[in-house]
Amino acid sequence: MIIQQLHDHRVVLVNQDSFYRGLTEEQSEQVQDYNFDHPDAFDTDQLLVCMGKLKSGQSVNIPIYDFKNHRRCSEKFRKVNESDVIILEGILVFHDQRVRDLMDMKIFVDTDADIRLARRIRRDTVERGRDVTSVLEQYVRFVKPAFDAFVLPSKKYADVIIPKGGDNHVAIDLIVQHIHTKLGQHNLCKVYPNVFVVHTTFQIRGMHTLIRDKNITTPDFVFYSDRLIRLVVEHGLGHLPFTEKQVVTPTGSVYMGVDFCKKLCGVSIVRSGESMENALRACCKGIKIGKILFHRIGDNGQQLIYHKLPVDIAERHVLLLDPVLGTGNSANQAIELLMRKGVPEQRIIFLTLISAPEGIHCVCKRFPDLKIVTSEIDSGLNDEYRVIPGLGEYGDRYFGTD
Ligand SMILES: Nc1nc2c(ncn2[C@@H]2O[C@H](COP(=O)(O)OP(=O)(O)OP(=O)(O)O)[C@@H](O)[C@H]2O)c(=O)[nH]1
Ligand SMILES: O=P(O)(O)OC[C@H]1O[C@H](OP(=O)(O)OP(=O)(O)O)[C@H](O)[C@@H]1O
Repeated sequence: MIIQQLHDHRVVLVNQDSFYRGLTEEQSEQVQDYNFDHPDAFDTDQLLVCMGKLKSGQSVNIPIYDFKNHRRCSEKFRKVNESDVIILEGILVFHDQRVRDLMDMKIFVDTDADIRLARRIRRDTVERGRDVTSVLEQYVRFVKPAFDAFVLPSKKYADVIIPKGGDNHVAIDLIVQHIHTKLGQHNLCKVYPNVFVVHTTFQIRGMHTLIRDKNITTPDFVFYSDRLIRLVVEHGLGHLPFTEKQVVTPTGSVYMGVDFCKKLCGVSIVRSGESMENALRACCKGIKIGKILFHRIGDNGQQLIYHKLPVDIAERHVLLLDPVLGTGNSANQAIELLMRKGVPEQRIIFLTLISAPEGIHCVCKRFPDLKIVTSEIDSGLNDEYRVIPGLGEYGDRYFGTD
């Protein structure tokens, strides 16, 4: 059902059963004594190699196991291609920590013991050529004890426990929704958990289309940049800490709410960063805003020309404003200055309209605890260190000096 609902993505299914070790001649003769429900029955090392390759974007050959004669088909494999989503299913997939560590989401399907047994009898008699007596004997001797010893204890590792299995439409919708969200996130957000891209809509794409168009008029450029900046600012404010607060509504009832973070300020990197000040003031009445001005010397070095910051900035959360993150040099210098003034890295939120991946790498590697909020991540930088596709000289376009 999860695969069906993810129809617009590449999804592959890998069964732990494929990694059953084939039985030797001797073991085959005494098959009734073989414990197929013990973790040792699986070649977990081989499973790890295959899953590791798939995760790194390579296709793999998965063994084919024949349940009727308990052997692997030696010459045949199932080719599994690289994919967006890899589902690994099996009764003991949470047993080995190395396998668990590969997983982004662990789901335990909780099913009633009666139903489990009924399904097993039907499956083993219809699909695997066994008789009911041998199925029941195996169940009592191996299956149930192994369930109690290995499967049930592994439930504690699950992120999600689904009662009712496939009939639980709400749980399946939630899981699919979660996978969609993860797939929608830009890869850089997965690498750097402190990078946040404003959730995109066609409305946002439309505004970006306008401000990136080289033929747009200055008033329109300013108008749509302002609207986008407002969204970035609101998103950035959402990352500030809050305290709980209760108010009494006109109906006399209590509303359990939250109170905004009090000690904050803005800092704009002159000149483009100043274009973001109005949006910040519109959201945070009377907020103090400091300024930093660098002089660009070539594209490598920068010289600090001017700064004026709130005197008590070390006690505040800082919203650092600059609409373009290119190489990251300007941002890094500004962040260094703020830290020299006593602002802890984790209290800085860098707000920007567009970012180049190079700039994100440069800032996030150096300041892993700082947060970056951007409305779009572009493709990269050109030979002149300008963001591509980008939007040209932002400051000149916004302030009409182009
Ligand atoms: N975090 C946050 N604060 C908001 C928002 N909207 C309004 N504010 C207010 O903006 C204020 C931040 O501005 P400041 O000027 O730093 O607050 P202040 O308490 O007046 O302190 P001073 O800087 O000393 O004047 C917070 O106290 C909030 O009450 C919002 O969406 N998020
Ligand atoms: O990440 P970086 O490679 O440092 O590039 C980004 C910087 O470049 C732009 O400013 P610019 O120097 O064009 O000045 P301006 O703000 O006066 O237009 C932008 O506003 C950033 O400050």
